[in-house]
Amino acid sequence: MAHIIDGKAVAAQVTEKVTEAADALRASTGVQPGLAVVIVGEDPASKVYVANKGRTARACGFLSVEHTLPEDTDQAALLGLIEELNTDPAIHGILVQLPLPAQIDAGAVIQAIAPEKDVDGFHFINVGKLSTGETETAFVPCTPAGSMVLLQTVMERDLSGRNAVVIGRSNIVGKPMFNLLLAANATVTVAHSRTADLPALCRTADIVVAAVGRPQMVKGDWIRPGATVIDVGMNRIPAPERGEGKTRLVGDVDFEAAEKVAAAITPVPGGVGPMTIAMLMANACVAAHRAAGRTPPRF
Ligand SMILES: NC(=O)C1=CN([C@@H]2O[C@H](COP(=O)(O)OP(=O)(O)OC[C@H]3O[C@@H](n4cnc5c(N)ncnc54)[C@H](OP(=O)(O)O)[C@@H]3O)[C@@H](O)[C@H]2O)C=CC1
Ligand SMILES: Nc1nc(=O)c2c([nH]1)NC[C@@H]1CN(c3ccc(C(=O)N[C@@H](CCC(=O)O)C(=O)O)cc3)C=[N+]21
Repeated sequence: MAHIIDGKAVAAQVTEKVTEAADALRASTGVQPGLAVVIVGEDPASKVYVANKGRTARACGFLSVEHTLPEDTDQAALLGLIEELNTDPAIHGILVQLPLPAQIDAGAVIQAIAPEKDVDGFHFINVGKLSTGETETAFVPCTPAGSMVLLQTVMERDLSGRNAVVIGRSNIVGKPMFNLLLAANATVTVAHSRTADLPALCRTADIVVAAVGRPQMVKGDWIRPGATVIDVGMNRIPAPERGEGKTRLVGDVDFEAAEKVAAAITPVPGGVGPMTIAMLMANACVAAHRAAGRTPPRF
């Protein structure tokens, strides 16, 4: 039976530290960290995440601003809002909820965010800093950053020489996760939809990070006994046992089976999801420190 990594508890520790740092910053400089979240359209799942982010930001003592734009918003209008937020001295972090509707060029929108306010860590400047090892000044994407913190709760800082397999190569999760594991001296393989014999590859891994977007795809017999499993997946599947039309949230890993084999595993919900929000708060707090000319704390 694996140790179940409690993402909610670790996230609460991070947000507590962020709250203290935000209080101290405000007391010494008058600067209150400000986070703006922009959402285009009415996707209900996105709205839940955005509401969670707003609630946590307020609990940390931040100014939290939400901009909900209509589904048919055009590129120019969104870029206009970003320009306003870029120059607004009360805002230190900007997050544009992805995915964006098809009429909008998401890449152009991300590159329009001022790198020093890019708390998602998606701007080329921050991507480049992470991949070249400038981690002191980079904003690291929140989901991989949170996944690393969870890994370190069970493997301490001893990832050195371990074999890690990251399933998924997105710019948001898979690639930054690769960079973070590599920087921690793991030997990292990134798998994707064209990978040959993924089950066999996974069995070589001391650490499996699943970021695929396919419910319960990673089976128990893909996991090497004693491995650590980080399940990034967030999939809503029908749950008729909970009543007609009900759904439940599952990861990319068959938790029931993997939990019998792994040494440690993150649950869904209650694993990587809460950590993503906590790391967003940490990044926004760091951005506010820099804007106020103060050395940011480490979270
Ligand atoms: N916890 C959190 O806070 C967050 C959770 N998520 C969740 O993480 C998951 C991944 O998100 P994201 O990275 O944005 O997703 P993407 O859809 O951008 O990327 C998915 C990746 O998985 C690969 N893939 C798809 N099918 C297979 C397969 N059968 N075998 C092997 N690899 C496969 C794709 O390969 P290819 O490149 O070849 O197409 C791609 O690289 C989703 O469930 C998402 O909801 C995402 C962000 C935050
Ligand atoms: N620019 C941008 N940045 C993101 O970081 C970003 C994004 N766009 N688009 C969508 C994905 C997804 N994401 C999640 C954050 C928190 C939970 C979360 O808190 N999950 C809870 C449960 C939520 C529930 O019950 O629905 C948990 O796992 O315990 C989930 C998913 C951030 N994303």
